[in-house]
Amino acid sequence: MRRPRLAAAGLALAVAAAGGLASAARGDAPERVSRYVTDDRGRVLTLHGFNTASSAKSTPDALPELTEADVETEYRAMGTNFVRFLMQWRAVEPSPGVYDTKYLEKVAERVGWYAKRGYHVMLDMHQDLWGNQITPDGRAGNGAPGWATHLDGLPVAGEHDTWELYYLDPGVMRAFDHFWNTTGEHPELMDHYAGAWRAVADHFKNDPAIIGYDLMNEPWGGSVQGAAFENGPLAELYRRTIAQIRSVDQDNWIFVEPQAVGVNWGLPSGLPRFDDPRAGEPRIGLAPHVYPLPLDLGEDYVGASREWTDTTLGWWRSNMLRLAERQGGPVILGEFGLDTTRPGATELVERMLEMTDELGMGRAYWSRDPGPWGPYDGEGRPGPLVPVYARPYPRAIGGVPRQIAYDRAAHSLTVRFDADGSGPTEIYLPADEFPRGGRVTGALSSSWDPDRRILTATTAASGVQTLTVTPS
Ligand SMILES: CN(C)c1ccc(C(=O)NC[C@H]2N[C@H](CO)[C@@H](O)[C@@H]2O)cc1
Repeated sequence: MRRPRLAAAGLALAVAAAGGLASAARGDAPERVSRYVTDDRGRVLTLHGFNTASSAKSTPDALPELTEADVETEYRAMGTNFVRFLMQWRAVEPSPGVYDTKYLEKVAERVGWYAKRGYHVMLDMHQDLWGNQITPDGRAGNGAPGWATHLDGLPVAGEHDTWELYYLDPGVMRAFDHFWNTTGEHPELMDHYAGAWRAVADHFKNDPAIIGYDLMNEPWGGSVQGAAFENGPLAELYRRTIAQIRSVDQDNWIFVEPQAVGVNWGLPSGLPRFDDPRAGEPRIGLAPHVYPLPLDLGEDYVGASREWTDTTLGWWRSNMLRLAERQGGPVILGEFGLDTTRPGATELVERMLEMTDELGMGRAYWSRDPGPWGPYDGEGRPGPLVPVYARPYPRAIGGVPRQIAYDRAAHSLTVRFDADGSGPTEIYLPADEFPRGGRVTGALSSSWDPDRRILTATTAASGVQTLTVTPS
């Protein structure tokens, strides 16, 4: 649904321009990330997948409307290997200090559907607008349980033209101000949230499909915003939650998100660096989102708004690389997406896939749900996203990547890396462009699995290796 033009659009763009110019002027950012999520052999993973699924926000059981057949369909059509799996605090901790093991077991069952197909799973404790009890009909927000929702009788609109305006309603602001202890009246809530994550981590710590935990979706500071929020209550929540998770799970990655407002558009984040109390290398990563403001305000990725969008993507790239350098961890682009039926939409998706390949970032498209944003419509028919997302990529790389580049016109994928002996490199090749698999140069040997559509290339165990894959 196209968003109505907001009168504040000009102000928002002015803010973005000012912020973006400031961030662009802040000196050079690194060219790509310096750390990666690896598999159990130590190979670097390229994480390519979807958010599954927005439906979990509103289902009574807080589980996505998803079948194992849906996972099979997704793999067969696009060869994805990653999922940002939405969970809800309301289901994890239905009453204070009581954790619903049956819910976690149902989540684990779905994780198993992905695990059978070689997927890697990041669990997302998802919220939007705090929780479903901000309105009597339960249809606006999602995430937080009712017992943690304190509106103090302040008003929340029955509905808004654009959903994000609920964040500014007095009742929603108050609920967040209580959570962040800005009011000083509910110091217990952040500890409950951290405790819920401990219960999740304790349940999944030995599940080999889980690669990590995304601590909070698109944090909103209520009446505390910007660097004061990110360095203040948000950092405090993350520190408490990291400590709780590490008390039961020493090994899974923990991902933190900057605040959504402004940063989703490409503006800089003030999020500080987080220490990891685990023994050995720290495993704290970033999971930012990107939603270019021109597109968020209803423009299409064409003409002047395409140029504006590309400019803001340049800001996002520099700012997120700086944040990753500060944190010293990997980056998974946790969300990006748009109405794929709009002019220029599939080119934007292609641009995001090229950029995350170039920067060494994972990516999860928003979202797997049926509809114009997703890969399939309400009747399960594939839309324009499927052929774009069915993209050749190195699922696992036998060394530290230096370049991942797909030239769609030439049907040629280049993967250059510093080999480290961690194992062969596995490359997914989609059927449309590689009907009979691929031919690879730069490998000592290779094999083709037509069922999983994976080309496995063995190289020397050290030195810079360059694999070039073209259709057989
Ligand atoms: C004012 N605030 C706090 C705000 C505004 C806008 C978004 C947003 O568009 N987010 C992009 C997408 N992410 C969520 C799911 O995480 C989707 O519902 C949004 O489309 C978020 C927060």
